[in-house]
Amino acid sequence: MTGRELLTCEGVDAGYTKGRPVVRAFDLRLLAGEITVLLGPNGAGKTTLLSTLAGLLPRLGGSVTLDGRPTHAGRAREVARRGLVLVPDDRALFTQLTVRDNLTLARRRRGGTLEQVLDYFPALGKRLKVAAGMLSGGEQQMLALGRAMIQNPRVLLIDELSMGLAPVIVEELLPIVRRIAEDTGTAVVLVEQHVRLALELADRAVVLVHGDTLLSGSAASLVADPGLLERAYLGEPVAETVP
Ligand SMILES: Nc1ncnc2c1ncn2[C@@H]1O[C@H](COP(=O)(O)OP(=O)(O)OP(=O)(O)O)[C@@H](O)[C@H]1O
Repeated sequence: MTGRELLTCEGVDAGYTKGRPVVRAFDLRLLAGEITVLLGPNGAGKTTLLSTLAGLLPRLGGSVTLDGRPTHAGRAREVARRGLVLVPDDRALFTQLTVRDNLTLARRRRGGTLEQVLDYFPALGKRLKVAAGMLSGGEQQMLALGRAMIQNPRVLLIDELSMGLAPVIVEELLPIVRRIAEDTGTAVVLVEQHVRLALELADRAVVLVHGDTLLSGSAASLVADPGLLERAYLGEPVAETVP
């Protein structure tokens, strides 16, 4: 289910103060069913960028098009209604509510079903009556992803899926993200610190350093030339676009 361009960013500036963008001139073209991993050192601007795309921060410049139609800056509800869903790094669960309630509250008209979510995350099936705050870190991340899934996203932005999780759990969760993208045609932007795992999973990669895109290209070319990624992380000059 790939092909259609679902998210286009052109010259996006993101940040907290007008005239002082933290991320500058960000470009992205994201196709249905495709996963782009957004890499970069701490403080590069990855969370700021995702929050801006989700409309939680006012965009400071540039344009964002969602499934062919422009989005208005800073309109989180409108963007969510049109199918762009953010899984934030703190997961933002209702910790006092049960797993079932977290999922059903997120569900919207023409959204997914509980059964569809449990098909991807069967472990949640045994925990439906448990308060979200009592789940393990891995289960909480499954719930956060499940809550995004039940909204039937066209574009899914996942910030630091692996935050606080053991690598073995991350290795379990990442292939599920791939399956979701392939089965449903959802386009995914994934911020991930486990660079190797993320590159193995993703189709494309973008490296942000101090708010500038230093490198973008196919994940396969970055896997094939690890030195390229290292030089970009260190802020050394590299060809900005690789095949
Ligand atoms: N609420 C805020 N107000 C002002 N500046 C902020 C705010 N949040 C983050 N910043 C600044 O924006 C820059 C980018 O931060 P951001 O959290 O987007 O980076 P990141 O790439 O997601 O980092 P990490 O990998 O550590 O999560 C940093 O210089 C940070 O200090």
